[in-house]
Amino acid sequence: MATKSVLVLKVGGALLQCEMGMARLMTAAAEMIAAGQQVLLVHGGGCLVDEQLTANGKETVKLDGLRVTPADQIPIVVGALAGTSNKILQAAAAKAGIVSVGMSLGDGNVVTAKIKDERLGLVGEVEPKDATYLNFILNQGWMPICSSIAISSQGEMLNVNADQAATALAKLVNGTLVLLSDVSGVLDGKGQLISSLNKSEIEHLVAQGVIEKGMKVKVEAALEVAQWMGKPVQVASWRDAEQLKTLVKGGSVGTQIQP
Ligand SMILES: Nc1ncnc2c1ncn2[C@@H]1O[C@H](COP(=O)(O)OP(=O)(O)O)[C@@H](O)[C@H]1O
Ligand SMILES: CC(=O)N[C@@H](CCC(=O)OP(=O)(O)O)C(=O)O
Repeated sequence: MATKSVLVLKVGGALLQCEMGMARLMTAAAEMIAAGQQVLLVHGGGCLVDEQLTANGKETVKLDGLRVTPADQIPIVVGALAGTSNKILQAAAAKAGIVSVGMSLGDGNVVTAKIKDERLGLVGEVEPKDATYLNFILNQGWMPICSSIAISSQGEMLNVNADQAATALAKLVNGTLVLLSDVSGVLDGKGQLISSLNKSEIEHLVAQGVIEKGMKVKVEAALEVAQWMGKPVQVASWRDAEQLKTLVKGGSVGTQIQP
């Protein structure tokens, strides 16, 4: 059994298009697991969804950073996230010697899911439910790799933003959440990394339009978990080898979102 809390690492879709980035991340995860740290990987894949929608002649519409998901797009979205993206990451994990279990939010009773907002179509909102399945996997020294496809009690397949998926799972396992994106953290209006942000500073930067789109969703998800846990949540980059090394040592990287 690990002594430290579960590390919940969320990675954005751009990672899946970067062999080197995936190899570095999985090497870091393998080192942590070997040292007894339990790691749960949650992933997005927005750019793969975009590609697949375009290839199938479908339009991409986003509202406040969330993809409007009509029923006719669900097979493509589910295929790209729970299928291709999940298996690309499992393949990279295998190469680094990690035993992984590919899963989705719909597995093992981990969350409850419902439609978030009718205007978004089949987009889900999830709440933590039962940690038994995840803890079973983690206690074997295996790494769950979870996509953000959920299933409602009505039997609908729902598309959940992956930062919000990671939020629910971090709460479920009472873990330490790190949101890894393709940028080094939250950047100010001049493109400089902001080392720490609290609620009112976030609100100010959102109102100014400095934090927008996917980063707005991410920072709000981070703030929710920070407040829930009473400890900071980190927004950092999977691209940055130094940040990953610091993370392996248990240090702080990127932007600290304060409770
Ligand atoms: N203030 C900001 N700082 C950093 N990135 C920002 C900011 N505002 C908007 N963004 C955008 O948010 C993106 C990260 O969100 P998103 O694309 O959803 O990432 P991911 O796929 O990793 O979850 C950045 O690549 C950038 O284009
Ligand atoms: C509802 C919603 O927006 N779902 C996201 C799920 C994937 C995701 O969040 O991917 P990233 O982490 O790469 O952004 C989408 O369809 O793009």
